[in-house]
Amino acid sequence: MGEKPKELPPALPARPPSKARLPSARRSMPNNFRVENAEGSLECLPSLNKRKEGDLGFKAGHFGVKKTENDQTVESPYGGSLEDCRTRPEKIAKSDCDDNIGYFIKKKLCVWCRLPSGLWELGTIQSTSGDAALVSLSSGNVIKVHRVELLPANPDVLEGVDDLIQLSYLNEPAVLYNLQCRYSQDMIYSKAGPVLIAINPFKDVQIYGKDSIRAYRQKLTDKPHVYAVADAAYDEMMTDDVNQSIIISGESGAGKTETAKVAMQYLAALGSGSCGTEHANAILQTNCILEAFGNAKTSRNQNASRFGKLIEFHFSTAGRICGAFIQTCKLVAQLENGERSYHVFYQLCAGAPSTLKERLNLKRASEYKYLNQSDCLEIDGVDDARKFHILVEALDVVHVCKEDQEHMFSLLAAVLWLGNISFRAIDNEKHVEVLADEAVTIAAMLMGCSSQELMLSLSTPEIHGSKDSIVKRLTLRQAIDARDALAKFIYVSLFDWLVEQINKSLAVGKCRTGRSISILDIHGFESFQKNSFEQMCINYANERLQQHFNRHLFKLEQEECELDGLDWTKVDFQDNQECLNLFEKKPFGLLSMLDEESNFPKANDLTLANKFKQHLNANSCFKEEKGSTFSIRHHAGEVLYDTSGFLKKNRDRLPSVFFQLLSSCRCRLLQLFTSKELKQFQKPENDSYQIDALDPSKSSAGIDFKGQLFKLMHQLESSKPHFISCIRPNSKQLPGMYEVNLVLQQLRCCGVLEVVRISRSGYPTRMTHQEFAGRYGFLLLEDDLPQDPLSLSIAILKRFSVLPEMYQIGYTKVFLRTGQIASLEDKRKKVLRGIIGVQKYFRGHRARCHFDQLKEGVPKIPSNADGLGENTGRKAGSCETLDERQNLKKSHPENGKAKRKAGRKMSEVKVLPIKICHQIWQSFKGGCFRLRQLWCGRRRKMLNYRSNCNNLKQDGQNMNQR
Ligand SMILES: Nc1ncnc2c1ncn2[C@@H]1O[C@H](COP(=O)(O)OP(=O)(O)OP(=O)(O)O)[C@@H](O)[C@H]1O
Repeated sequence: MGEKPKELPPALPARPPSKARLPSARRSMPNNFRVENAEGSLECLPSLNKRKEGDLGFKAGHFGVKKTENDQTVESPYGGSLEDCRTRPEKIAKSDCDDNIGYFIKKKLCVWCRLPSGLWELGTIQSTSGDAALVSLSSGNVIKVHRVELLPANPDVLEGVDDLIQLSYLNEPAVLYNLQCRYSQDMIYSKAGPVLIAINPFKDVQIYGKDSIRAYRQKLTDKPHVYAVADAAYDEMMTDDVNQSIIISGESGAGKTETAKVAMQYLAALGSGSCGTEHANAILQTNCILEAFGNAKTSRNQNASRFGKLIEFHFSTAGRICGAFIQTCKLVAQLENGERSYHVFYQLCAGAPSTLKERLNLKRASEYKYLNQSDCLEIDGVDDARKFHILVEALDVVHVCKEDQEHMFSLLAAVLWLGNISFRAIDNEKHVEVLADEAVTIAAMLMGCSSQELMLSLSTPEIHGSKDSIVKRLTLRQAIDARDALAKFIYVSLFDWLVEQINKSLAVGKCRTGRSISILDIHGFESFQKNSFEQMCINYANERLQQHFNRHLFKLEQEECELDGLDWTKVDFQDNQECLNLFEKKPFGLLSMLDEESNFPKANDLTLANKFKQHLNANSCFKEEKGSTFSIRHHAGEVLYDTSGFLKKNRDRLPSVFFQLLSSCRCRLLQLFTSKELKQFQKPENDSYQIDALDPSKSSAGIDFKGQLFKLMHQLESSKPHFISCIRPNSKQLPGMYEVNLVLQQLRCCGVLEVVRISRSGYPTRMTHQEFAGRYGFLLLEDDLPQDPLSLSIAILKRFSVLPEMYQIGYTKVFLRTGQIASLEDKRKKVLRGIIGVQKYFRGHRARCHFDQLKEGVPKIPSNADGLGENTGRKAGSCETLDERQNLKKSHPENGKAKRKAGRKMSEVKVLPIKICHQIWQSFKGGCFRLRQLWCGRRRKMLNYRSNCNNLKQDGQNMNQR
């Protein structure tokens, strides 16, 4: 029962229930502001949805091909916005579009031609005959192709544009070429409307660092960059008070982790200052700790993340970092699968000081079975020993004390020694016992137990029946599995504990404002020759992330337009819901069935595969394969999985005998891990930790993974997302290499073309009529302004001559095209500046007058502040208030002078009420200060007048207290 919410996907943000929500404001619209005007004028908008088929020469982006519904907006050079019109080359004026191919031939314009190899090459059309065209390619060859193989190329002036939105012809080769062109010049970042595309350079590019950060912060550049994304998130958080998230997606090796680090670097620089600097530094240091423990080398990436993470940066009201929180998504096993294991093992073996090595009985990495199974012990260009020192420094920064560090390293060494424990057959049934060698002795010593206890636990686990415990020997396979399960439990618990320590050290504390920016970096999509349970989990997480991307950039965007009654044509996109159903459906989804089989004693990996095949064939994303294999058609490509090991990995249960062993160990951390694990699974009414008492559904790796993933997604749902799509340009991890097909496949996966299409025809800025009228309404000077927000919004748009094709009025919101809000903001700023200027002069004038009055009214300033309170109240009857004196001065100026003179006597001051004395004293002191400034000619400092006065006021109060 309690599990139920866990099974639900993240909730959709609240949406209005129906379309029929015409606000009353619309009815009460004044005569002079016609909605029809705004909407009607959209008729003349070169809007994609309104354009009749054939209006444009390029149909579906090809010459002379019937446009499909999906492609209605596809390859049009006319995005519908004026900006597009501005960048639209002269050659594609509407009159020329009637016979495009003829036009392209006549003007000798370039086209993209798809070669039989599937690659695209530039060329010019020489002639046509029927559906065939003769094309002269840039390579010098002339080939005959079908018209459908031709796509219009963009003019040179659009080569390498920053934002794909600016392309006149939006088609795959145009996008690919544009990105390639930029990539070859080390411009690794480009924009696809609201999405930043980051192509992994696989080398150092000189676009980071303090100067660059300053340039983006001061808005001196608007080139696409991660800094620009982080800057926008920061600004939006500060101005709108809405939490933000930066969501980084891409395949394994595409550069997500590096991109996340760049974004973190920017936020850290922005949020530094006062105590923020310490926090910022500590947050940055967490990268090397988490990478050491959570990353490993795979064939795709030398530094592949084996876990997902969401880092929340918390900010104070002043915009300083006041803490952070890291959430992780399950670490995938990398101990016994033959790949290079987690970096930290190699770093420890290479970099531990000799005394530590001695204490841990450490040997070289090559001597440990968990490390020497793969061919790779070292990574080119990576100095593990140096990394170890950096790791220790980072642990110090996040306040992991030396004692805990020693415990951590002991447990890491224990894991390595556990892997070296071997077994000997003792009977014909291949039952085994543990070989009593140095591995078991040292492992036991590091864990803080006796080797006898460890040996016993490793070969004779108890199986708890309903009444009696049966003791039996394990077979070799079972013993190895038990040993690996123990090692994995220790490592995973250590990782979780470390994240906990980091979170404690970065804790936000009391200054929590609720303002945060989260950065999501999860393990990227993986497809190897052999894919197992880990890959399935990772790829499932990527499907979920893709769904989030789709929801925000396609579904919600379009849904909002529809609900608000906008004139809108849907852009189709590749929805991955079917694939998610394949994983999440109950009872016949991959995860549910996997769980069911895991709880069935007689099930094995083959029966699992058969079960999948029996129930999932109807899902179009599932493909049946031979034996224990099956394929899934992921959004990022088809992956072949082998169910071998699925059940064992999913069960993820530590045999009960190990709980007994671990809780009796002297190592404090091991006791802690065990008690936590027991607490998690214990039923409240049951004090024992017998395996029967464990809720099996809670202890499955698949369900845990799903739960953690949903938690992350829920968190993301409550923030404004900023997307970064990372692209892996080649499979060799080399700089300067751009594999067109690989890039194209990734661009397709992340729906870049569709995002650009939506952005071109869309209205990225949306504000409710209330917000819009509230923000810009004061710019209108007219007396008879409409009162309702909708009419006021229209009045504003009209007053500032926003072209009708640049906005749409919805039932509840104003929708504006790119660039429109900036010009309105500009006007708002100018007017505000003017208002502030007037206020400044007025306030200055008033302060001067006040000061003059006070100056004239103060008879004498005591040289000794103590004198102020002296004898207060004496001669109270003769006391004159300040006002009285001022009035007197006004009516009899000469009298005032006389008073002033007289006032120089100390006795007169004393009779003033103490409050007024202070007021005068403060003002006079402030005034003197100001006069001195004037005399010195330092006019600029005058602007600090108010703050100085405050300081003086404080001085006055202090004096009073004294
Ligand atoms: N901006 C960059 N500048 C220089 N090198 C980069 C950049 N981005 C990525 N790289 C290189 O690419 C490698 C892989 O990047 P990264 O580890 O960030 O990929 P990933 O997408 O996080 O992969 P995974 O999903 O497997 O963790 C890095 O180790 C680094 O060498």
